[in-house]
Amino acid sequence: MIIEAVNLSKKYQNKLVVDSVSFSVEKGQVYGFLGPNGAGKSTCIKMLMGLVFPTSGKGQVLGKPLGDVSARMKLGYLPELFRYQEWMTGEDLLDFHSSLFRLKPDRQRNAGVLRRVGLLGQEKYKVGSYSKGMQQRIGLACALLPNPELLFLDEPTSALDPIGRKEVRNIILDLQKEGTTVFLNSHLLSEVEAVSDYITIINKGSVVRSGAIHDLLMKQINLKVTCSPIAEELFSNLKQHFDAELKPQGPDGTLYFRLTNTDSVHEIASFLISQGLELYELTPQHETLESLFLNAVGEGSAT
Ligand SMILES: Nc1ncnc2c1ncn2[C@@H]1O[C@H](COP(=O)(O)OP(=O)(O)OP(=O)(O)O)[C@@H](O)[C@H]1O
Repeated sequence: MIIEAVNLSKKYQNKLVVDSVSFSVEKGQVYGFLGPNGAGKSTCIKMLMGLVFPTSGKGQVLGKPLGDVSARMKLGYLPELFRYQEWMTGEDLLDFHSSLFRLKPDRQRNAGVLRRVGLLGQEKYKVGSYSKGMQQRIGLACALLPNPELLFLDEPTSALDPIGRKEVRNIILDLQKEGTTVFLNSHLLSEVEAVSDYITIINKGSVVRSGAIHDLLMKQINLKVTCSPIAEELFSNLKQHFDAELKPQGPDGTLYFRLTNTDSVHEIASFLISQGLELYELTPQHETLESLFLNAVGEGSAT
């Protein structure tokens, strides 16, 4: 087990901002950690990194208790609010971060991480002259210096354009192939969906969904049906008969069933036809991470 969080809680000035959060991450996973603004994600990451102490609960990272220095030497961390020393060149910054990992400056190592993040050749320039996207890339390069077993990425693509985002996605997938475990906190759900194997969603400090992303998305099916107009009485019969969440039929004849499996799809089709309706379309759609997320946290619940 690479990360184990057991009932982690954190209070700031008597305000409970993380409430008994538990989850575990296995080696080689890309683990998505999601939640609306203020949900407590960064606080959880900081507790796992040993940067803040939990008020209660415990955890392990790389087999060591939270905050253990030997485990921290094998962690890479790209913080959400990165601000690097503007007067240093890219190379100076890498050397400085190497020294924080108790590593000697090494041009070859630097070249390796610079190449990986697409900054090779830019290391002689001052960080202050870098664009925001380049600063985020050099931050990622710093996080990669110790060849980490576990990489924490807190909003790694917030400053990047779509091409940069795709590049970071590929970096994450390459690292995974090399056996690195990646803990990814991002608001970009399509990005998380594209790279993560497992996710945990937290809301208001508590876990609201957790599991293999594939299983979570397969649990819920939205069935899109387009048919001739349905009378009110038949609509309520449908709801009762199939015990499904059902949105009112739209003016274009569409209605959506939320089902927990596809077993009842053909029954719905037969039922509608038996009621004399004309059926134009019947399409089961698996949930997207965005709809799963919005259902889990309730739209508009961000603080
Ligand atoms: N040092 C602190 N002192 C007091 N309150 C804090 C501190 N750090 C975080 N908080 C509060 O804890 C709550 C959770 O914050 P946190 O930064 O962990 O959320 P988050 O999920 O990472 O949010 P975002 O997505 O906006 O970055 C917020 O209400 C925040 O104001």
